[in-house]
Amino acid sequence: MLFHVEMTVRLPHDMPPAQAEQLKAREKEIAQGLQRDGVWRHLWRIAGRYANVSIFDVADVASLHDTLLTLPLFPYMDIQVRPLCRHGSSIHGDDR
Ligand SMILES: O=C(O)C[C@H]1C=CC(=O)O1
Repeated sequence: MLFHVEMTVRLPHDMPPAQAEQLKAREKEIAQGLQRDGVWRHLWRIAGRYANVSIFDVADVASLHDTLLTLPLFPYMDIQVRPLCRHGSSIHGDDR
């Protein structure tokens, strides 16, 4: 099942820079692992914002939630989720 996920990162202004860098490095590791596993299908930066638009491919809503919970930045993100299904006019036979 595909989901459009928009994440906006809001780190506290008083977070020590070293802690922020550690969180971001760990987040990158996990994000890249999920991409290699085919779960995090797309990851795009929203230009001019500390935010991304992503496509996740997971079994169901609970799996998406569990996956998002594993992200080190989860406590510092506003996350919007939109479930997706194929558009009737899409020329793609699969879920690309
Ligand atoms: O930078 C972000 O948008 C937040 C998050 C998503 C992937 C990653 O490495 O960090």
